[in-house]
Amino acid sequence: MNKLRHLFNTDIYRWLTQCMKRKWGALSAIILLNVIISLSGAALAIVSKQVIDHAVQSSMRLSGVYAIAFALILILQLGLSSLLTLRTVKLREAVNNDLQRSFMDRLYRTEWSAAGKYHSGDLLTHLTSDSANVTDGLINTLPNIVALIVQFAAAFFTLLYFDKTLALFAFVLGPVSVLISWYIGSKLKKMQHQIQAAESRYRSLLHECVQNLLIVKTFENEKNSLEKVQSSQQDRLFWILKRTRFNAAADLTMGIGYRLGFFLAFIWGAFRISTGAASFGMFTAFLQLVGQIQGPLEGLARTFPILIAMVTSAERLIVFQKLQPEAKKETSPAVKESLSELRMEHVAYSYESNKPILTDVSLRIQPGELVALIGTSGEGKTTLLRLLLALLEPQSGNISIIGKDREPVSLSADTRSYFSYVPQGNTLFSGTIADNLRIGNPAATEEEIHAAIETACALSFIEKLPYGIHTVIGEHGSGLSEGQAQRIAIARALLRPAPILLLDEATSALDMDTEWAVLQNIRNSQPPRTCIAITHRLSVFDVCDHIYRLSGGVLYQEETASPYFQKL
Ligand SMILES: Nc1ncnc2c1ncn2[C@@H]1O[C@H](COP(=O)(O)OP(=O)(O)OP(=O)(O)O)[C@@H](O)[C@H]1O
Repeated sequence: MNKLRHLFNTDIYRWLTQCMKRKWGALSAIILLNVIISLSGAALAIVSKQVIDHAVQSSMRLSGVYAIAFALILILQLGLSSLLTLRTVKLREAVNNDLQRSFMDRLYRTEWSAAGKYHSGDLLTHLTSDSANVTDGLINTLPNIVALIVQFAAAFFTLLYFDKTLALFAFVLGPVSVLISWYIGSKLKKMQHQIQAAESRYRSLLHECVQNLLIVKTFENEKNSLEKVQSSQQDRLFWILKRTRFNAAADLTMGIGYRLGFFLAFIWGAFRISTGAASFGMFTAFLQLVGQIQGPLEGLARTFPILIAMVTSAERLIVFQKLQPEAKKETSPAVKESLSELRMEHVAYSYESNKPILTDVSLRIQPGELVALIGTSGEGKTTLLRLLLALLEPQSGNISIIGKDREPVSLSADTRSYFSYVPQGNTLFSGTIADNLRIGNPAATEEEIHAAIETACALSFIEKLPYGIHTVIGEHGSGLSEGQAQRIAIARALLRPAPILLLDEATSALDMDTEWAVLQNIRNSQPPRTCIAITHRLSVFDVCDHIYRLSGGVLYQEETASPYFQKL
């Protein structure tokens, strides 16, 4: 019962119906084409009987007319099959693209911490393999099932007209086949979940190996890495072979049954000819019809694994869709123009319940201030920026932006528009430097781009590049030095029309003079920007208005004359 409820999980069918929204017309056309092609099979059997029977009776003219009809049906079948292929590919791509776009949209709208629990390889498996399984099930298999049922019914009724005994035999064969297929399907479903999980593990590993190519090579870790790939391949292969063996055994059992059925029908037909109860034409038609009854039954059994893969993948995609979306609160756009303070009050946050990271963080920053945030590694500086960006939500305390009207606005995904962020590490996309800069502001003018790269001290090296800002850079800014990539990332953030700039060790690869110059430029930029810069460098402190040190989950304001700095 539980199994049945699982296979008939209404959530899945509601979700699948949603996937086909506004595409039912196209799917119906495909089903109709499939049905016509199926019916033409029965028509072909009837016409072939007439061709042979009239030929045996030497009535060549009539036999010729039926032969032409026979040829026309064949041509029609060919034409409709081509049309069907075209329509199917078009609809399959449309559904797959919609599924992938909606997955990406969901990924962007899901809470960052929830989506972050998925490995990027697993997310890619959801995007590619799971989407493809769902699309295949919907576009190829559903019309196929309708067509097979129609083909079975048409062949059955034609056979009933020609030979009641055999039709009855086929009638019994149908439900028996469906029951066997159902049993096979319920077993397959469990295996399919394991296969998709193994597929995800495998893709995640490949993804990491490719991404960390440099580490693998420089640590001479190729052998170890290949062994890991091989072990993951074996894990995946184990499940694939298990499913294949099961399918092959099921195919073999059903195949033997069907072939035995065909053989018996053949003998029965021959016997009917010998007793004069059937003509040669009828014998030919009869054999075709037996094939057309068995074909759909075998076909239905084969579509079961595809349907199971569709349901399994749909379940995986639904689990992802049920992740907590980000809470969006409407804020008044006027606040953005009239920012008067950024305030954190007794903020506490921990990723895991027994491991507090921030325990009591309070901070007030006025517009235009440049604030340095320091602290030993792992204290929670990046976590603090993530809280400001509302990627994480404080477990207690409050973070707000205060407008000129003194009305505080609590942080949410909506207030992210107040911030511009330069994260740690290389976060450039492949494409031109200009493409990367325009991520900060797609509508930025040439003058604005020029001003941003000048502020980020990137003008001098960009001017020396063969195509300036139109120079193409590779993945993660390959082709640029780390310090150059950092300056482009800063310029990208400066282009974003947001009043608060968050720099997470964004100048760590720059020499001291350039770092100092970049921060000084930011400080002098117009309109003035509020800036929080995480840094480990003493040299930049004299550019900053305030220095805050994070220690033991608490934020302390520091003076450069304090004992902390004397020790450095
Ligand atoms: N996604 C996460 N899940 C669980 N723990 C995390 C996560 N991200 C960070 N942490 C933990 O939170 C603590 C603070 O990390 P965070 O990156 O904020 O430190 P940090 O001060 O910026 O360090 P660094 O100076 O090295 O960049 C660390 O102990 C880290 O292990």
